[in-house]
Amino acid sequence: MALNRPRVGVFGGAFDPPHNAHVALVQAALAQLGLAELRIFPTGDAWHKERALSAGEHRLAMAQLAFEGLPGAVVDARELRRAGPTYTLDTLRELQQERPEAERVLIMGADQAASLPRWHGWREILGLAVVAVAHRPGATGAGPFDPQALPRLPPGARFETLALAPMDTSATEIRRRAAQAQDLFQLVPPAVARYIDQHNLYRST
Ligand SMILES: Nc1ncnc2c1ncn2[C@@H]1O[C@H](COP(=O)(O)OP(=O)(O)OP(=O)(O)O)[C@@H](O)[C@H]1O
Ligand SMILES: O=C(O)c1ccc[n+]([C@@H]2O[C@H](COP(=O)([O-])O)[C@@H](O)[C@H]2O)c1
Repeated sequence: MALNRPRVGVFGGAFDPPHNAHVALVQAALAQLGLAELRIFPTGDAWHKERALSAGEHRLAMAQLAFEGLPGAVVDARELRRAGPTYTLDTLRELQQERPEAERVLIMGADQAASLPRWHGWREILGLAVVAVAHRPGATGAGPFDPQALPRLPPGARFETLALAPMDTSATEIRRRAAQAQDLFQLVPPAVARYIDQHNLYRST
């Protein structure tokens, strides 16, 4: 029965570095989506990003510092260990095999939701997970994300809205500030700011 299926949240990102909007998004998901657990996946080989990411060990360590204090949130390193380009479809298939009784809820900001048709196997992804979308300023113009605007949306695709106060924080801006030796404490959790400092990350953009 679909109604009683436990829900597992799936939230992936480069987390280069994880920042306060990511934490707010995870808190909102835990509060609103009725999840049994929320698994957080630092991306391995981000085939879709032009820029090379920082070393996986740093992004994993920062994700653990950012999220692991939140009850129900678990950082899962499998995408970092997997060879080849990171495809969310592979992760969802693995999770389905591991917990066939559960419903997967794929959580993302509106910028990623609008680019879903460029994801590997996106129509299959929509058969394996409900997609919960949080507003991200600037991502979809003035209005909220509208799934009906996606071309060739498969029948049966399910979307939910995740209420999140608008935050214009981005990892790009944080890397830029770090390169200029500016303070990061308003933008990332304190432990992440200390980690960036101790490991001399983002000294150049
Ligand atoms: N300010 C934000 N509001 C809502 N969602 C966000 C925000 N920042 C990031 N996200 C979401 O978090 C997920 C992971 O994002 P990611 O790690 O790439 O951070 P980013 O800030 O977008 O990074 P970059 O600036 O390097 O592209 C994506 O689903 C993205 O949409
Ligand atoms: O599977 C894909 O083809 C795919 C394409 C674009 C993004 N994603 C995933 O979406 C998540 C957020 O991506 P990003 O670029 O905002 O860090 C992250 O887990 C990526 O691996 C996945």
